Amino acid sequence: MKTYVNPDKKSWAELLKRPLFDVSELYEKVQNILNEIRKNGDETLRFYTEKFDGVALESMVVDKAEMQEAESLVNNDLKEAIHLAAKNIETFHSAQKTGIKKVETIPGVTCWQKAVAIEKVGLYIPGGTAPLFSTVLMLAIPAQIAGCKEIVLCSPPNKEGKIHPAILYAAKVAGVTQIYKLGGVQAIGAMAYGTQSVPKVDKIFGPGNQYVMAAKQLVSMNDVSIDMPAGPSEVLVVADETSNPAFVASDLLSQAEHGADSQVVLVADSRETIEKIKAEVEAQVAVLPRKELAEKALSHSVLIALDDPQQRIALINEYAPEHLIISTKNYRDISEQVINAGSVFLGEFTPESAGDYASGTNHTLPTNGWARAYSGVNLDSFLKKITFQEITRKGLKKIGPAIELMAEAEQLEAHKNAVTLRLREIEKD
Ligand SMILES: NC(=O)c1ccc[n+]([C@@H]2O[C@H](COP(=O)([O-])OP(=O)(O)OC[C@H]3O[C@@H](n4cnc5c(N)ncnc54)[C@H](O)[C@@H]3O)[C@@H](O)[C@H]2O)c1
Ligand SMILES: N[C@H](CO)Cc1c[nH]c[nH+]1
Ligand SMILES: [Zn+2]
Repeated sequence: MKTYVNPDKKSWAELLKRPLFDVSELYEKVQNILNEIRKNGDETLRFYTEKFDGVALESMVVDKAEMQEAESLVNNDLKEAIHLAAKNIETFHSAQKTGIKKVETIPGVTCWQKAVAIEKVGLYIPGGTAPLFSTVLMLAIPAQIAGCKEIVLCSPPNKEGKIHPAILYAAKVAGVTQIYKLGGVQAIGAMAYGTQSVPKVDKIFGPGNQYVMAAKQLVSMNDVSIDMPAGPSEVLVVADETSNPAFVASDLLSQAEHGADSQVVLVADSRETIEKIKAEVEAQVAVLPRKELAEKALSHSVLIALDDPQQRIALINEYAPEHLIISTKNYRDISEQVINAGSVFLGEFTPESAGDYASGTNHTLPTNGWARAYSGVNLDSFLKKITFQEITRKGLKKIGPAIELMAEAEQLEAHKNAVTLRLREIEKD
């Protein structure tokens, strides 16, 4: 962790660079696997599942017996926690529903917009280093509220050919319709193209490692839509002399433990604040089970002290963090000036973990600065907005001449005719 005190604004972009990994061969490798899946379907899925996940699967479909077994393996306390989280996620996402509002733009011209669910969605749930069953809730619950008919889930199998029971239990709670034991490129390719066993979907959601992300980007060029460009987890915490150093350190580490490629940034009012928090980070990381991963993430993370409060806000907006925690006395004032962030956590009793699991907001968020242009997953991610319009004779009489003129100016005679023929008919009345 490097500390910088009042670094010049011109140097911020360099200091805040996200960790970069060599991906020169990644896309070619992933494209080759995708091509094979498109050509040979299930046979290729089986081959790569054996190669990368180390298991020869008889069937990649999770059946009823496996769902029942999973249910018996999840303890009651965890089930209750999953239900509490599910309820809050459902409450928050249901409130995002909007009704149909008919608008008469000019007398006789009525326009409206209707939200219609994407019929078939595919959810990828990472399973490599941690069984992220919370992500099942974050994706499947809004899909169900939206009314998606098919909610397909893929997650990598372990060496025994099983998916973690909590992932299966969360899938049941959240209304997933089909589950397949597929990880990485295999999962994304199967859902993008469809195979003998796996249905093709219209949109793929969910995080994953570099293979998953590359596969999502490649299939999104021609074959299927995707939620957003997403990458390794990140958090930016804003602290001052009133912040609790132990709380802030725990927040930084909660994202650092996700992976070596995670990035955590601390923006503080002074070097003294930074030193107190740094000491806490060092003490807390030493006893974490995922110490190694967290330490790797910390090695490319930065601690920045800025005297000027306006500069602190400018830095937040320049970095555009996936998660922003404002743990200062004036957190409300700062929050009003945030224009680039995925999800914001206010005050010292609002840890980022709350949004990861149970407060109700979605944890699938734009990383790598994409928060400048993208929202996190929400109800709208599972909907299309179809526009409708109905025009009366009186309405067409009003707007028809303008349409004719515009079509003529664009040299599109057939467009003009579609109006002219009708106006002639109206003139006969
Ligand atoms: N919910 C979130 O938003 C969230 C939370 C935490 C972590 N993440 C990210 O999710 C990712 C999880 O990664 P993970 O690896 O643990 O699980 P994963 O499920 O994303 O990837 C596992 C799969 O990777 C494939 N794979 C492994 N080695 C390969 C190789 N050499 N070539 C081709 N494919 C290979 C295998 O098919 C395997 O099934 C992390 O990168 C992390 O940053 C996201
Ligand atoms: N913080 C992650 C998104 O960046 C989501 C997550 C899942 N489980 C725990 N955390
Ligand atoms: Zn997390």
